[in-house]
Amino acid sequence: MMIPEDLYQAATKMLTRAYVPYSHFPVGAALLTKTGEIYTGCNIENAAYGSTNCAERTAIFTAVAAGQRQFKALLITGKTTEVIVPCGACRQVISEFCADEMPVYLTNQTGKIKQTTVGQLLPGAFTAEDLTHE
Ligand SMILES: O=c1ccn([C@H]2C[C@H](O)[C@@H](CO)O2)c(=O)[nH]1
Ligand SMILES: [Zn+2]
Repeated sequence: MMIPEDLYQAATKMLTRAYVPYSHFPVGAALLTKTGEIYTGCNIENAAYGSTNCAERTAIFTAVAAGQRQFKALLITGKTTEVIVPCGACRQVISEFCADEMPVYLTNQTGKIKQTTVGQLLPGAFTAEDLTHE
């Protein structure tokens, strides 16, 4: 399967920036905007483990903080045996900013690739439309 090579290279570079003194499990992510820019992220851990930020959320938050809201594709990579998969918190954040149909490429560093979509990663996501109340 073909993946966007520029996204793969950008996410792979992030593996060297990951701050992972606790898990020793680097993850990299690259997010493509509809206008063609790439925003990247790595996981950033914390001595208070729960304060860790995952690579995907770092990429999304960096892009949003830079004024970007329109996204076209996301790629995640890790040094895993199988492809890396996003955690629940990341699936929720991805759903906030990316359309259900948007492609997400799950990869590793040995050439395994799985193409999925935002909607497949979190079917029935809680969204702004669910925030109505009486
Ligand atoms: O898709 C994923 C899965 C895990 N992690 C991070 C969180 C933590 O730093 C380490 C181990 O869970 O990997 C990510 O960044 N993205
Ligand atoms: Zn996560």
